[in-house]
Amino acid sequence: MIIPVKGARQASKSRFGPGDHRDLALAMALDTVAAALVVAPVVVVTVGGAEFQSLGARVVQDAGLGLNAAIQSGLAVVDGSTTGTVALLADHPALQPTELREALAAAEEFERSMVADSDGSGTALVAARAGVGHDLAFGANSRAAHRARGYVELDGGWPGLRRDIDVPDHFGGLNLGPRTLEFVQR
Ligand SMILES: Nc1nc2c(ncn2[C@@H]2O[C@H](COP(=O)(O)OP(=O)(O)OP(=O)(O)O)[C@@H](O)[C@H]2O)c(=O)[nH]1
Ligand SMILES: C=C(OP(=O)(O)O)C(=O)O
Repeated sequence: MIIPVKGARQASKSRFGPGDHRDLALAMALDTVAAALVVAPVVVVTVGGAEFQSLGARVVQDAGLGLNAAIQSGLAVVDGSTTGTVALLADHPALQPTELREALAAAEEFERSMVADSDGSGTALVAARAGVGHDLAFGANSRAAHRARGYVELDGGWPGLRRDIDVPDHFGGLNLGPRTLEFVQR
């Protein structure tokens, strides 16, 4: 599974308002990666990334060409010919291994599939079957863009998987990972 994480110098979370949100962005990414590692091997594409290596992820350096290019560079180091490939965004710190397992099992039915985010316009995860390539469109309105590119929507509940944290209000009612929870409780 490929998880792109903006490097510490780039991490913004600008929708949280003024201030430095880099530590929060890192806490959320570490929680997302830790939950994903329970289910499958993870390649993190970022700048630096020793923290992710310590968790057990493989790290690929981000060449600075944007989100979709970062995910592609992660896909380039995994063999997608015998097992399917998955890309998951890193701001999903309430992700539960059980829901990720369910989503990956559901994805096996389709050549390309996706999980929309809880706001309804974005994408939490895309998956492609073994031997099937991706046509990535993460960014504004990525849900519609991925659908147009043949990604079939998976319809499980999966609140932790779907919830990308863009603003502080998004933390409410979630079973957050420990690093993010510590942050929120400060
Ligand atoms: N490696 C890598 N990851 C990225 C890049 N852009 C976004 N991401 C990751 O993709 C996820 C979604 O990012 P966004 O919500 O678009 O950006 P953000 O900085 O987290 O938040 P905003 O400033 O509010 O847009 C986050 O986990 C980011 O770390 C990129 O260029 N490279
Ligand atoms: C980049 C995306 O996420 P966000 O909504 O967090 O910007 C996306 O959903 O494609």
